Amino acid sequence: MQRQYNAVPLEEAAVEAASPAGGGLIKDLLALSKAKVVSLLVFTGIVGELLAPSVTRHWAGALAGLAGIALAGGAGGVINQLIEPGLDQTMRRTRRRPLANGRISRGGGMLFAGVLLAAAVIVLAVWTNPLTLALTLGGTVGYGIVYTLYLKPNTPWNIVWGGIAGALPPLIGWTAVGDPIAAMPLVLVGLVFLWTPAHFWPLALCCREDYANACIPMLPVTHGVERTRREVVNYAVATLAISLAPAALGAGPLYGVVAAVAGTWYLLLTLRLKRMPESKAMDLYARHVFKASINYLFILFAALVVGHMTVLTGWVTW
Ligand code: HEM
Ligand SMILES: CC(C)=CCC/C(C)=C/CC/C(C)=C/COP(=O)(O)OP(=O)(O)O
Repeated sequence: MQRQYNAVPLEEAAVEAASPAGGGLIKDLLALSKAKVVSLLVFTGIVGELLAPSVTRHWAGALAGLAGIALAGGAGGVINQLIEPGLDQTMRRTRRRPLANGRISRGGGMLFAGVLLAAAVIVLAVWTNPLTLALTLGGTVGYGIVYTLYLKPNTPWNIVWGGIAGALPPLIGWTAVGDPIAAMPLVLVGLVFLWTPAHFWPLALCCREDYANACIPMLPVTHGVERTRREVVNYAVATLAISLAPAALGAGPLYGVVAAVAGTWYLLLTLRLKRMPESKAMDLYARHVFKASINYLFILFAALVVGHMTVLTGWVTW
């Protein structure tokens, strides 16, 4: 039976999925540092580490790498909200964020960003290596400054180039344990890079009115709903294609099967989104696809670890 997506008014759904309505400093600090997003970034970093040959010899580097991703990723989230409180105030999805509605002051936000970033630099400088430190700071600057300040307000392809920052954690994890850059972590960076537009544009579709009102040139605003849905399908195909590559690089056949099935599932969701008539039901379905994209990436990265273990233990061979 097909699920219905027109049960909840769009405005309600948009606000419901936005930042928490308050409820304590800890909750506000988590919202300010985009902790839920950062948790998946850290997970992709963990997988980068577990696939790296040297992980068992460098536990300190491994832990420091993860702490660095969490702290520097969180700092990126705070910097992003420090730069655009006005935009956050205008969008239904973001207007209840702590900086946007004044629950946390600008000074408090700056202090928090500074503490997170300083802690990241110290932890990475002491327990990892200069390459890992540079990649991680590149992530913070790429997202917090380059994406937020330059790409987001100026080009509908903001998310494509901004996505490089969010794609770095698997490589950061790999280098944090002391391994030199290799094909596997680069393919994982490519995987998250290609997944990112297929992840974000469905959400941009259902928030397109807000983006238009705020004069942010997101793809659905500048190129319309049709073109955006086509691009989501294109990027879902590209993600499916690149997601198969790790199977040949050490993640094994079990991973390959999971990647093929999960990629086909996500592609089918995007194809259904593409075929739907423009309506509130389409907007709600787009939000469903956005949420599914997060499960899709989680499944891929979890399968990478399981598949890799089956290869290492000789449980599954080609
Ligand atoms: C420049 C690249 C990216 C953009 C523009 C983007 C955009 C977004 C947006 C707008 C949201 C909704 C946030 C909210 O309502 O508070 C979101 C949520 C999320 N994103 Fe992304 N994203 C990007 C990259 C990533 C990456 C690389 C990951 C993880 C590897 C990720 C994981 C998540 C998760 C887990 C959520 C759900 C958060 C929640 O449940 O509140 N995103 N993303
Ligand atoms: C150190 C390191 C690896 C940093 C990673 C960078 C990072 C936190 C990437 C996540 C990107 C993200 C949450 C984008 C939200 O877009 P948006 O800011 O346009 O969304 P909004 O409208 O919800 O604010």
